[in-house]
Amino acid sequence: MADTLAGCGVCYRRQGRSVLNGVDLKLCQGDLVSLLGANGAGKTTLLRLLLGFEAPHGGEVRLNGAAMAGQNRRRIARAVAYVPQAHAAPFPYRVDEVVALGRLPRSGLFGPPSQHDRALVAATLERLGIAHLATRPYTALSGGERQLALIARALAQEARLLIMDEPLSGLDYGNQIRLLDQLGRLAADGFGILMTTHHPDHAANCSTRVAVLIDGRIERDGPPAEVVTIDTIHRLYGVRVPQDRLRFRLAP
Ligand SMILES: Nc1ncnc2c1ncn2[C@@H]1O[C@H](COP(=O)(O)OP(=O)(O)OP(=O)(O)O)[C@@H](O)[C@H]1O
Repeated sequence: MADTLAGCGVCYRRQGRSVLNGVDLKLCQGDLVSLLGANGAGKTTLLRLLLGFEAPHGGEVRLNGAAMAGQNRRRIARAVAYVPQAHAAPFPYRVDEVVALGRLPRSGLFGPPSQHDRALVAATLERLGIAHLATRPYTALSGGERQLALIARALAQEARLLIMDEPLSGLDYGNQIRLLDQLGRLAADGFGILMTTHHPDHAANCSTRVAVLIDGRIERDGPPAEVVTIDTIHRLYGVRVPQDRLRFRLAP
């Protein structure tokens, strides 16, 4: 059965202030959903609720049709993986060791990785084109390489739904494009990806859907060509961008 994750009327407050006010958002396998929202709109908060890291104050998060609240943490991790931004790790673990951490919800905390775990880690690094980095210290990688290693860790978890908080942040243009291509391939292979981004152009070019978070609600959710418009960008960021800049055309 295909995995699905859904926020249904999700509400969340911080210090008495409403951050999310009835968010409806669904992620299915094969989706590549870009979540747009201004700074402070509540994107990270929403991701944390969808991951079950915190409980909503109203509404609910449903995983495969059942309320996530009360579901076993390891069971959730087998369906949904979090890919954080690529920060430096405090210890210089090897890349294959970092990726092997993704096996914990499957194999448990105790004992070394099994032969199956090691084979899966190697295959995952191969799939993402970073097999040559396997024995390098994670701390010695570039930002783009680190982001790929963290995606590899999520894939090693064998979850089919991936939640990514600003995966393009801090990457140079080439790595942004490479990463977006990789995410597109993963979605085509049946992974469901929800990512936040501050780049409407990337959202427009690579996503199967774009969702727009404004005033604590998903104000638009649909195909990029319908959602990423001058009006949406004005609503989101308070700027009017000329039409010709919105088509994201590049000179040959
Ligand atoms: N630890 C915290 N304590 C108090 N308020 C917080 C905390 N984290 C976030 N907030 C507030 O909650 C609101 C939503 O924050 P959130 O980080 O979810 O927004 P965001 O859309 O991810 O922002 P950005 O694009 O700037 O990363 C903001 O007003 C923020 O100031």
